[in-house]
Amino acid sequence: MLKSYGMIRAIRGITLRIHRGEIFGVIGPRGSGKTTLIELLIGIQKADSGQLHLLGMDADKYADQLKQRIGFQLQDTSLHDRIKVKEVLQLFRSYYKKKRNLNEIISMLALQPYLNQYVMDLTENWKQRVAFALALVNDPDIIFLDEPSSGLEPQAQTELWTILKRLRGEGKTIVVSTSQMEEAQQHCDRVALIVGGELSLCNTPQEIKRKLSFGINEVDQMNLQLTSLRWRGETA
Ligand SMILES: Nc1ncnc2c1ncn2[C@@H]1O[C@H](COP(=O)(O)OP(=O)(O)OP(=O)(O)O)[C@@H](O)[C@H]1O
Repeated sequence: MLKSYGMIRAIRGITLRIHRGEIFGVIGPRGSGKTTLIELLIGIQKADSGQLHLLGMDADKYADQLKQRIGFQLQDTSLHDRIKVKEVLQLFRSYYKKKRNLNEIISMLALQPYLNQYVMDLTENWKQRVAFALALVNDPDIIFLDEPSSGLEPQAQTELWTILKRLRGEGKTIVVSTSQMEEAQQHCDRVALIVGGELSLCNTPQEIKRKLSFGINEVDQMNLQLTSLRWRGETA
């Protein structure tokens, strides 16, 4: 897929295959194109060219059917402030034909104490938790999450990954972006490394770690190493 915003070439030709039932990480430095890629996969952005198949279906042709079968949490939760948690969950759930049991979602995400609170009274952590719950109301086959752990406290991050692994255990496919290499290495089955809108590497975290032998999270180092790998023709 290719995607530009005016003169900015955000996605410069990425080809990917994501396997059913895996936690697939999209990792890269700030501004590398992670959000754009996730938004293209969800259908919020339209690619300038390229093809997308989700769940074996052409994403253009079967957009309506696919909307029912995917869930997503974007970086900006943009939930309406003056609605209670319980109400927003019920509202979003009403949009879908297939529905996951709400009590089960509430229990999985420990939302019970917050159900009667207004969104505006929640901390950022809990707003994100509600946004995550909304991504699950239709019991989706694929769940897309754009930097869900960003800004979360360590305990909340651990809980998030525990829940994602539980969902993987149910056979769900999870596509999750992060700018933290360490996080991707610890939790993802496979990782796509995006730099400057290009796919630099796509492999297991172990293999990526082997190829990039630097202290993780050192983005400048990562760019340097990727450049040298590219010279040696070793990138994806
Ligand atoms: N709506 C937009 N209009 C113009 N340029 C955009 C728009 N959205 C993103 N960009 C640009 O496209 C490039 C990729 O941005 P994108 O948000 O996809 O990257 P990212 O890896 O998700 O970054 P971050 O980690 O900061 O969220 C950047 O140069 C960004 O400035």
